[in-house]
Amino acid sequence: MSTTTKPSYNILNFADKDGEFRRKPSVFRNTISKDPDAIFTPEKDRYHLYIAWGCPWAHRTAIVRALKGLENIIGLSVVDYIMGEKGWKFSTPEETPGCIPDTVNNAQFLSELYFKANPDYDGRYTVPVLWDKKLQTIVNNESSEIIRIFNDAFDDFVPETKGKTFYPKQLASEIDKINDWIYNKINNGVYKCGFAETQDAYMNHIGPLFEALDDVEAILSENEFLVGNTFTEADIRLWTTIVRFDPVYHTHFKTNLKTIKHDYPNILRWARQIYKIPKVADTVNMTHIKNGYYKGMKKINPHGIVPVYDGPDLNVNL
Ligand SMILES: N[C@@H](CCC(=O)N[C@@H](CS)C(=O)NCC(=O)O)C(=O)O
Repeated sequence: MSTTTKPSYNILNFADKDGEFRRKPSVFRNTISKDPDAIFTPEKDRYHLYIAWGCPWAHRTAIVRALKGLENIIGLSVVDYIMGEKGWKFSTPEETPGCIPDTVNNAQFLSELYFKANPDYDGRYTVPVLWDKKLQTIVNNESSEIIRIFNDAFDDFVPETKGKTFYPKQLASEIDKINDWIYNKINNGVYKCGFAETQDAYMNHIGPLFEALDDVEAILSENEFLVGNTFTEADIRLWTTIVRFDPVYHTHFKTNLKTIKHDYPNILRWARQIYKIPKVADTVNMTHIKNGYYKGMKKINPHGIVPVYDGPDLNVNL
């Protein structure tokens, strides 16, 4: 069935005809709530998260799952770091250390989940995916929404983290505001540079990217964290991009005007501080990150050679 179904687009192509990369909106956008008429309600062991360690969007969900102590509430599968012609594929940890096969759907490829959820699906087969084992469908495949779900939906099952929030009400509008420009210019900005297929498309986004990084540097020179001197989802969302910046984006995506290590001391301090938060370091798999980009994106790096540098050491005492 699903593994032989072909999408209407070339899976390994990212840019549009004009050379610009435009990310398609995620399709599955449900939430999980205690509302009496909600379809998806909070339950222990009902939901399963599919990620790639290399993916910055999926990485956000892995961090919030860990920080909210949801490891025994929501299961985890990790795809292989190489995304091939059939999309993300599952491997055993013996084949590729760090992978966790799909014991829920026994899928070989992530695409199978998308077709199970919707046989007519013709979008991209992206991670992360939050799967409902009960209704056999995808709840949500948008990282920014999955982290909001994890932030409070399962609080009744984990008393130790109940009420711990990365989206405090009093900071919500400020968080939304900063997320918006950081997403457009930095999180997605690196992809707009890296997936560009014309010089113009690349030039359109490289300036705004570094202006935004300069703005972040200025904020962090006066504040411990991005918003309200509190560790929030805005930090988590930016952090997964920063961790990849020097070892991957600077080289692979040609975002090489500056580096975090040499040009952004406050971003580096902040990145190290977050790395030190218990459980965060366990979510960083630099082998998957580097291989995923350098070996997985042959269009950009045809020989699949992986540069040696792992980025600045984040594991330092501050
Ligand atoms: N908007 C999505 C983006 C997720 C996304 O693009 N994931 C990439 C990996 S970094 C992916 O799975 N790409 C596969 C594809 O586009 O075919 C989110 O934030 O959850």
